[in-house]
Amino acid sequence: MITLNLSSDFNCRPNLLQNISETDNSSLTSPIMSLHLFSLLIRQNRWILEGELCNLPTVVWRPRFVNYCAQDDVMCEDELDWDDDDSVTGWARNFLNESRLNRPNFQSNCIAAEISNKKMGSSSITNILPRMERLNGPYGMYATVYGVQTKVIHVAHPVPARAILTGAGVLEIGGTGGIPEGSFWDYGGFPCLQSIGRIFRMRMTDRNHTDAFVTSKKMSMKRRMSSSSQRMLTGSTKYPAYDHFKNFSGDGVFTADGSDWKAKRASVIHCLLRSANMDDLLEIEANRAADSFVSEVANALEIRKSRGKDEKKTPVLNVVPMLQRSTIGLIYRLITHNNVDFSSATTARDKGRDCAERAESSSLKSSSPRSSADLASINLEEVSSEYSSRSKYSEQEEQIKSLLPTYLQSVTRIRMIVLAQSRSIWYLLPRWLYRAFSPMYRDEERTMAPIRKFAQLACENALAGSPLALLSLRDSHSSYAGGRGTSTKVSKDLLDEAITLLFAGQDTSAATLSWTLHLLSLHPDKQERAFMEIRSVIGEVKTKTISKNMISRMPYLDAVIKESMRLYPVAPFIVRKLTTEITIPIDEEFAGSRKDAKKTISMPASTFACIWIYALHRNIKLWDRPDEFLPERWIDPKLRSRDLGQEEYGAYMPFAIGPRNCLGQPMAQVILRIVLARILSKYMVLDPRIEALRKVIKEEDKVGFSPIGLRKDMQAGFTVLPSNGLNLQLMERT
Ligand code: HEM
Repeated sequence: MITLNLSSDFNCRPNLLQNISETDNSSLTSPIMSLHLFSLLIRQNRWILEGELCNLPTVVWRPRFVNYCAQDDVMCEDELDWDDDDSVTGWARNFLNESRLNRPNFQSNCIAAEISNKKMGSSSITNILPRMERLNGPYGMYATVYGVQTKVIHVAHPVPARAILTGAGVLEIGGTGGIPEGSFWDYGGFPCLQSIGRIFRMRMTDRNHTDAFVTSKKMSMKRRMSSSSQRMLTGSTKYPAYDHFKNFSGDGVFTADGSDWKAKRASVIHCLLRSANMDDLLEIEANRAADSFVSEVANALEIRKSRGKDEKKTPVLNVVPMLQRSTIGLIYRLITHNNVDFSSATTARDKGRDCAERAESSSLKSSSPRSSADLASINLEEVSSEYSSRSKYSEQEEQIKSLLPTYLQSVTRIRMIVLAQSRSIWYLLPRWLYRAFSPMYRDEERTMAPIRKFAQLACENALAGSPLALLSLRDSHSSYAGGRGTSTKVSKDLLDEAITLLFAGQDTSAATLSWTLHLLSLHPDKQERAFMEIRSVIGEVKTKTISKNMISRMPYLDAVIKESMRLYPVAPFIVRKLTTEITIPIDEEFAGSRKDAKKTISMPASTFACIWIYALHRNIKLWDRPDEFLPERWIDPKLRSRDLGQEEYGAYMPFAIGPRNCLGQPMAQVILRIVLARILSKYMVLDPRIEALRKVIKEEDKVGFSPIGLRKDMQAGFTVLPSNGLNLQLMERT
């Protein structure tokens, strides 16, 4: 039996693990908290009776009340006034003084600063790595006990990660020896299953699988797995680990489960990725997104000029909202074929213009993706009815454009609310209690209103032949049930899918581009190399459209994006619930030379597994110089050979792996490369803090100076953006 010291943080199993716990300032006085405490105690004792949780060091991790509304709002600019030289110099002096405290270890100090616990929200993400290293369980895993029902395993190693995400090893049990046609693997796009099956001598029992698919009454028949082979093939499920997303993305493909998910995923892949001319559209729209970014910059400069700012100085601009506007335009047009330009520049120009005139010009002048690509698949009646209702369309376009700023603020915020919810006491309680009593729920509802409205307009505006219109015709997306926020025209399923796709396509791309620009601005030499490569492929013309063929000839640009996604995977962790017990061999290093050492480790069914993609990507055992931004590691054979992570399947997974990996990955790969190449060919991006530091820095400091200390903290949401935006100088290339 164990003793809990209630006056301190929860620590348990002192025989098993180092003294580790999360500390926070929340009190334990509320009745709900006491209940929780009680449940923890029961659970705690049960663990002892049951024995070790999968031989892992076990920690009781107290859920936090997270202040998700912290000042940490990405739409805000830093408080620093970049036009005021004194304030900038003051910041630089302060930064240096703080960093100098521990000289001569200036560099390591900077690294420590990056993973420090400065902000409560981001600490949960940035602090996980050192915690895992300290615990050093088998494969660097450790277990957590949340409450009566919940046990959690934290994973930052490819072996358990791929076992959990892909159900690898299944072939040995099923003995099918190949990928069954139409199975999960078909949809997951999961390669080399066989070799992985061979690598793990893994036992997966079918025990408890039904338990894992226990569903709500409403969906039970739909969700239940349709065949036993499918059950066997799934080592894990999102249900119910993603239930706190349900208010946001409903039953869209991201949150759906079982056969409902399977049907939806197949439909989305069919309508989105395999729709006619998607390849051409992607190229066109990625270039348009880059054009939109350029016009955002021009617009910001114009505004600055009109405010009488010093024209000689290169202005500092927060590029995050600009990238968000560019990427939402891209994904919106791709899924609706509705030709709306969301950049702030056009919105400003549009103001004051007559609505009818705007309707005329947008329909006639536009290089609508639909006109360039999809006309063949649309019948003439539809085309003429579309043109006769031109003014109606433009009204809706107007509506959606004016909703855009609120929509972007809301999606940025909902990321934080959803994460905060999963780390709060509400996560452990029934959903009805959360809905009835939580102020967080009311906030969530307020935040969701513009998101639902935006998605609904997208569904209504979707032109025939577009992915959303095609989806609306499919059985998988025709349910009108539970219609909060839905119109009579738009099914609940379609609305959920539109919310999912708009978010998944926009937020992740904008965040990845932001992190990449951030890293390049801190490493001008690497930026220059990327620029030279782009220039050599596209030639001198700066605004030239960039094609897929061109980016395939840019290996360094490819390496830059891979490296940026390694350091800042925008989904820093993902969660699954194990549907079966999974057993993997214990790594030799952990087992040591003890004769009685166990040879395997079992992760029991029903356990929640938190796969830390962020920590996997920076695991010192997998990556040489893991915290450094080294795009060269992906192309230089010498550097490559030092990274075990490049060989090991599951060590690098910015898009996740397995049947529930990112279905938009092929699109994202093209979007990121084209937009980035276009931006870098037009601008040199500089972090203004470097110049400010250069002015005050002393010679002796330069020796140990590392840009790592200037890296931005991560704003904690279920996806991560640079906190407080990203202020950069964009100097036009000559
Ligand atoms: C840089 C770009 C992107 C990154 C890094 C990314 C990353 C991811 C990750 C890690 C997951 C797994 C999430 C989880 O299991 O919790 C995921 C799922 C998903 N992504 Fe992406 N994504 C990106 C772009 C896109 C795009 C452009 C789309 C589509 C328009 C998209 C649609 C989806 C969908 C629908 C899922 C859920 C799939 C399922 O559960 O079956 N993503 N993405």
